[in-house]
Amino acid sequence: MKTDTPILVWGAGAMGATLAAHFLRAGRDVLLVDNNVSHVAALNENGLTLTGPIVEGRFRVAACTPEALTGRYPLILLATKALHTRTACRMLAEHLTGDGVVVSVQNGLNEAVIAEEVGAPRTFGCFVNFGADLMAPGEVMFGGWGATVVGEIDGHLTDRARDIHALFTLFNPDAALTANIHGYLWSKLVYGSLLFATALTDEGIAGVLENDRYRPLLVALAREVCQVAHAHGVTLEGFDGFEPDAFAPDAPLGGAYASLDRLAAHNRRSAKKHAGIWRDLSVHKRKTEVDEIIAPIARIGREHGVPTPLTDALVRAVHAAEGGVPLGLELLESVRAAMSEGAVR
Ligand SMILES: NC(=O)C1=CN([C@@H]2O[C@H](COP(=O)(O)OP(=O)(O)OC[C@H]3O[C@@H](n4cnc5c(N)ncnc54)[C@H](OP(=O)(O)O)[C@@H]3O)[C@@H](O)[C@H]2O)C=CC1
Ligand SMILES: CC(C)(CO)C(=O)C(=O)O
Repeated sequence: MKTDTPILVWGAGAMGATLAAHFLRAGRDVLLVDNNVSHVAALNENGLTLTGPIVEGRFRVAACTPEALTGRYPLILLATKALHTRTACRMLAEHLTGDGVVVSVQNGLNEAVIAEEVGAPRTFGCFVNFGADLMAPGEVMFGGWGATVVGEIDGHLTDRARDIHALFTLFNPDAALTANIHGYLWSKLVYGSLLFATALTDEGIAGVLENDRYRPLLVALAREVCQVAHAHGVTLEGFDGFEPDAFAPDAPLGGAYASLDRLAAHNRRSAKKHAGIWRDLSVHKRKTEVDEIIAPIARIGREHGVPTPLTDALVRAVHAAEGGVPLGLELLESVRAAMSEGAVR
């Protein structure tokens, strides 16, 4: 892949726009595609404004809606929410070259859906843990760094993987290339289950991770998701304070709490204080990605005979919040109630 290969960013929200700004700054040719008409208009009229502690600036960008897009592109970064992955893939397929590739810059197991839509050879994996929020049309707050890892979904270290890795180092010089992208994506599911739990309250990510009353629940939830991952044959990977071994069923509780401390410290360093899920529930009052990110953990658990009572309770609580039940510790308490006596020692 040449360095003048144009990059199509499909979904120009928090993640897509943050990456686009860095690629533009590095001199790359980027086109943003988004179905939010007012956001597209603002991007074209005023440029992309990045705020926050890391980059303050305005970037001249070209943006369009999917309907206005013409042409075919060899590299598409897909950065919609997971609940829009399939729809977006059906829209972008006609714009992807035959030997092109879609890189999922998302949370969840989107690669399976993308592969169904555009074929496994045109699907590439990516794990992102930096924090950003779309604040207003044309304006994104880039709140904090986080691990960035890319890799082929079959684990091969191809020339294409090296090229995409080189591209991502333009955003984060510490971006890594892995032969185990599924390990990272599943580790984000474990951490993601904790993020969904924090989003049931208004306390912020770090506040909940540090809350002694809820730590036993968070550890039990993380252990549950880790068990599903192991049963599914996934080797989990550590990142940004998340240590998979600390959440093994018989690992000492102290190690799990130390990992929660590191995750909380990581989030305290970021200007993004709440998970994207919290913004969906509290700010946008819209459906979250729970059915695409958390519910599949329980389904895969059932396939392997691993019970997931806490994951199930988490899905129910998020559905309740989506249905209008106010956020608060009472909602998190409903998940805690699903813990069995002595679940975490
Ligand atoms: N924000 C963060 O800090 C992090 C997010 N993630 C993950 O990254 C992914 C993207 O999240 P984020 O950037 O926050 O989401 P945003 O909502 O900020 O951005 C997604 C954008 O995609 C647009 N969109 C939706 N459907 C389509 C479509 N079919 N075609 C084109 N554009 C579409 C949305 O428009 P509209 O709103 O009108 O639907 C929105 O502007 C998610 O999976 C998230 O979990 C991962 C790590 C951190
Ligand atoms: C909190 C964050 C940025 C991960 O650190 C995230 O993944 C989200 O908001 O969904």
